[in-house]
This record gives sequence, C-alpha cells and structure tokens, in this order.
Amino acid sequence: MRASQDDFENAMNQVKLLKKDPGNEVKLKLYALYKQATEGPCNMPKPGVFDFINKAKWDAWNALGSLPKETARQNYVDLVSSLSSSSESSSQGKPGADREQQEYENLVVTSEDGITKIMFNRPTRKNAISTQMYQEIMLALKAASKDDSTITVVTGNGDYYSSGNDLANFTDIPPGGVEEKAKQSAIMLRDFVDTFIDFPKPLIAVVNGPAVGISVTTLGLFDAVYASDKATFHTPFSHLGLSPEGCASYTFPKIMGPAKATEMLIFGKKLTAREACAQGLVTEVFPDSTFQKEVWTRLKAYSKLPQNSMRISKQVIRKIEKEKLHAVNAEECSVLQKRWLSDECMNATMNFLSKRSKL
Ligand SMILES: CCCCC/C=C/C(=O)SCCNC(=O)CCNC(=O)[C@H](O)C(C)(C)COP(=O)(O)OP(=O)(O)OC[C@H]1O[C@@H](n2cnc3c(N)ncnc32)[C@H](O)[C@@H]1OP(=O)(O)O
Repeated sequence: MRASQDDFENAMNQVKLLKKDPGNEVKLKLYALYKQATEGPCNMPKPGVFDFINKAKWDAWNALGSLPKETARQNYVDLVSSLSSSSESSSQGKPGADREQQEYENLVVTSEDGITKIMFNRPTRKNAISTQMYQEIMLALKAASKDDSTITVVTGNGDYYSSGNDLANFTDIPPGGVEEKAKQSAIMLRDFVDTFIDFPKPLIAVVNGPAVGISVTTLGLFDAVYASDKATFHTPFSHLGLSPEGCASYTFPKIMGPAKATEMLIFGKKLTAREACAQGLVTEVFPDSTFQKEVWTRLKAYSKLPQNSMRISKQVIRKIEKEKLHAVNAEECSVLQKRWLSDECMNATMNFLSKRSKL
C-alpha cells in the first residue's frame, strides 16, 4: 500500500520525536526524500564548494534523480518507521537512559520562532488524556507561561486532536474507593482548567482532527482556535452520564447563544469545523491539505508581534472574566464529583471499556 499524505505528515512529526540523533547521513537522506516528495527532482543551482552544508544537501537531493514523488514519500515514511522502531528498542535496552532527556511521556513540547508548541502525543489512543497526561499538560503550560516564547500553541499528533478524558482513568481506584477517586479527579480537573484560565500569553489551538469532551470545552478558554476541515467538535456528556466542564457551561452559551450551546452540551450534537466556526467556537477553518502550512505561516508572523503588548492586551480582554471563570470551574467540578458516582456514568464508562459502545 502506498503512503498517503497523512502517513507522510505523521512521519514528519515522528522525526521530531526520535529519542536518538540518527546521524548526519540519515538526516541528509531524510532531507533529500522530503524535498523530492514535496518538490520533485532537484531544481536548485549547485552551491559553491565551500558551502559545505548546502552542498551536501544538494548532493543528496540531486542523487535521487527523477525518483517519482510518491516513491520518495513512501521511502521517507519507511525510513522514519525503521528509525522509530530502532530508537524504541535501543531505549528499551537502556532503561532510564533516554528518559532523562524526554521530559514528557505523553506530549512533545518544542520551542522555536517564538512559539512554544505543546503537542498531545498518544496517537494510538486518539490522544485520550490520561491522568499522567493531565499533569504533564499543566506542567507544560506552566513552563510555557514563563519561557521566552511570545505565543503558545496546543495541537495533536496523528489523526485526532484529542478524544478527551481517557475513560480508563476511572478504573484506577485508590484504597479510599470510588468516592475518593471522584474527589481526587475533581481536584485535578479544577487545577487543570484553572491553568487554562490563568494562562498569561496568547494561547492558540491548532485543531488537526476530531476533538471530544474536555478537549472541546477548554477551547472556550483559548484566544484563537484554528481548525482543519477534518476536525469535528463533540461533547457527549449526557451519553456518558456526565455534565459540562472546562467552563463550557458559561463560555459556550456566551460564545454561541444558549440554544446552540444546549444542542452541544446537553444533546451531544457533533459539529463540523465549519459549523463550529459559524457558532464562534472556531476562529477559522482551513482545508486539511494546506492546514499545517497556512496555520504555521500565520502563527510565525503573529509570534513576531511585541511580546509585552500581546500579554497586556490579553490581560485587559480576560481580566473582567477571570473571577467568574474560576467560580464556574469550581461549581462544574463539584457537580461532576457527584456525577462520576452515578449509575448513568458508571454504566456508560463500563460499556465503553468493555467495547460495547463508542460515540
Ligand atoms: C478526570 C477529569 C475528567 C474530565 C471530564 C472529561 C470528560 C470528557 O472528556 S468526556 C469525553 C470522553 N471521551 C470519549 O467518550 C471518547 C471515547 N472514544 C470513542 O468513542 C472512540 O474511541 C472514538 C470515537 C474517539 C474513536 O473511534 P475509532 O476511530 O473507531 O478509534 P478506536 O476507538 O479504535 O480508538 C483507538 C484506541 O484508542 C482508545 N481510545 C480512544 N479514545 C479513548 C478514550 N477517550 N478513553 C480511553 N480509550 C480511548 C480506543 O478504545 C482504542 O483502543 P483499543 O481498542 O485498545 O485499540
């Protein structure tokens, strides 16, 4: 089977996750295959002999001759896949060695061009948010709030932005029983949402695919939301015996009006990206084929705007709401603490985990 554009884009993301530097030779090969796959045969003038780096790159690309774009794309995907598996097996052979370098298990966090990017990285679980991942997201946001970047971006690796709360979180019951679990979860959720409410810089969501549950509700706390036209927005709280969180009980009616918010938050209506944009939850929708390119070009331009001015403007825009949002968050968490103990919620969770239901 030929590698699709999605496979190619996933492979490009995978390269950033490699735990071990693959070495210059492999990096040149990756560069050449990438150029061939995206631009076709080498079309650049040959760099001078003393321009060592660009000449090495040119040589590698030129050596691919007239290799078809599709074959280059496939070879790129295959090469990344072989690198990913060998880097995984070598890290398994040296427990702890690579762990120190990788700060987060479920996120990839990078800082470049004035932008800190926090990428959910559990693609095989559709980026479902495990208990550990909630903690990591809070840590990453707190670090981003203090780093040199001007804006912070949250996105997902793979085909989903995030499928929301990992429903297996509720299977890890502490010695205090389910009541204790519900209490701990409510505390964690409150801290988690508070971190978004208090985030001091422009916070942008790059919604690369479907979003579910808490990954949708928290969008109301972002400053801009850019979505691929493949993204959908789904808050199936009633189906799960739950109630809204992420301050959506306040932000959604405010953003889209109470009637539209009811359809989403009570009846679980799933919105397309264009519908979510028409309702004001999404800032702008892009065709999936050009999504990453268009959004990152724009974000790079925004990131060059004066840092202090952007911070202060955000403060002015949000200040009036902060106290209200914290109160809403506290109330939602207290309601959910009881909901998690309800038969409706427990049955829905068990049905999903025993594979009897899906959204
Ligand atoms: C503690 C604080 C709580 C805060 C309150 C938050 C509330 C919410 O976020 S409510 C929303 C919760 N999310 C869901 O109910 C989504 C459940 N998932 C699904 O319905 C489906 O997985 C899907 C529609 C998201 C994707 O379907 P499909 O494309 O068919 O992919 P798979 O189901 O095969 O998914 C692959 C793999 O990942 C597992 N998985 C996906 N999402 C979750 C999840 N949210 N929780 C746990 N596991 C998830 C899925 O079970 C598959 O696993 P395997 O079968 O073992 O491969």
